[in-house]
Amino acid sequence: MIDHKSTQRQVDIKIKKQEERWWDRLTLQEKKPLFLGPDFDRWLDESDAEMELQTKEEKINKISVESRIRKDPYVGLKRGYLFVYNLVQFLGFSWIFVNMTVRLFILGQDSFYDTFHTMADMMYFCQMMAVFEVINPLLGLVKTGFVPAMIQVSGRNVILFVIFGILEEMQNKPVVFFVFYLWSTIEIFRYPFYMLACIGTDWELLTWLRYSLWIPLYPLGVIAEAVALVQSLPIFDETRLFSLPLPAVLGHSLSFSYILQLYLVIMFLGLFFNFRHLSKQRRRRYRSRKRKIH
Ligand SMILES: CCCCCCCCCCCCC[C@@H](O)CC(=O)SCCNC(=O)CCNC(=O)[C@H](O)C(C)(C)COP(=O)(O)OP(=O)(O)OC[C@H]1O[C@@H](n2cnc3c(N)ncnc32)[C@H](O)[C@@H]1OP(=O)(O)O
Repeated sequence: MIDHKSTQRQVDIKIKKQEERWWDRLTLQEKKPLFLGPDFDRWLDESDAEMELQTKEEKINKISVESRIRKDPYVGLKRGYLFVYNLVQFLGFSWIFVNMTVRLFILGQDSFYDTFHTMADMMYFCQMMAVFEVINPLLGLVKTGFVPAMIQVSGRNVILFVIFGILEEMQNKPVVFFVFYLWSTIEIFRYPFYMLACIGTDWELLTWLRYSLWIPLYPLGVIAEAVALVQSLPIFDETRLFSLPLPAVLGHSLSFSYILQLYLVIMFLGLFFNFRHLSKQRRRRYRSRKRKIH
């Protein structure tokens, strides 16, 4: 016995173990006397100890990450830049989404046919800005992989600038509506999620939407883009726009539509690659959250 204290209700006895190991019971005999009981406020078993160890490890990791972050003198500037970038993109895509939704309610199906003329300028702006999504990981500003970002940005820009932007015949087709609507639906959740990440916070519902909405939206988006591409093929065949000159023995020229058909295959490979990337991000996010909750 190393210490004891008597109160009106009980006698508290502190004893020190000779050897540091887990005890199966308090007394030598199996049945413990009724008057004897452990202090459950101080009770620890193997799983509690493991948790304590884990919490300590997490604290140490946090401190080391924080000290590394503190060493970077530009961290505030970087966060500020990312916050503004995400805010601008959020406002741009929200403008597109809200406008398209309102027009759909007012004009019904008629709104499908002039989506391009009403939304293109803002979409051009947002998608040109999206080039920073490729630059940011290159500069080490965000943890996004360069390849997934490149696939995403260039995939969309081919559709926007080449198929819709250059071919006037495509601009009043309903497919533009579906492509723009699917793109903007994900972005009105993704950018606010990043904005919150910049200020070190997150909302559970927003995080869930960011890491779940892509599951139906990504394949639908690629299907809509593929439809646009297929619809553009006869236009390229007819106009011979961007066709590649060939030697006389091989014919006059190779229609750009053949290149687009090859691109169609690449598009589905891109879908597969990014789908896998986003699944990994989702698993990583929810695995690390579960660990935090335990
Ligand atoms: C001419 C040659 C062309 C060759 C290419 C051809 C390929 C063609 C393929 C075309 C397929 C594209 C189809 C597509 O256009 C269809 C659609 O978009 S449909 C609509 C649905 N779409 C989506 O859901 C995709 C949305 N996009 C994305 O999610 C991203 O762009 C993507 C790069 C795909 C993945 O994102 P990311 O890797 O960034 O995941 P995380 O969100 O988990 O971010 C990782 C961590 O980095 C932090 N981060 C990232 N960006 C920011 C930022 N801007 N500000 C602040 N922080 C940022 C983020 O918080 C994460 O940090 P932590 O891990 O600490 O949480």
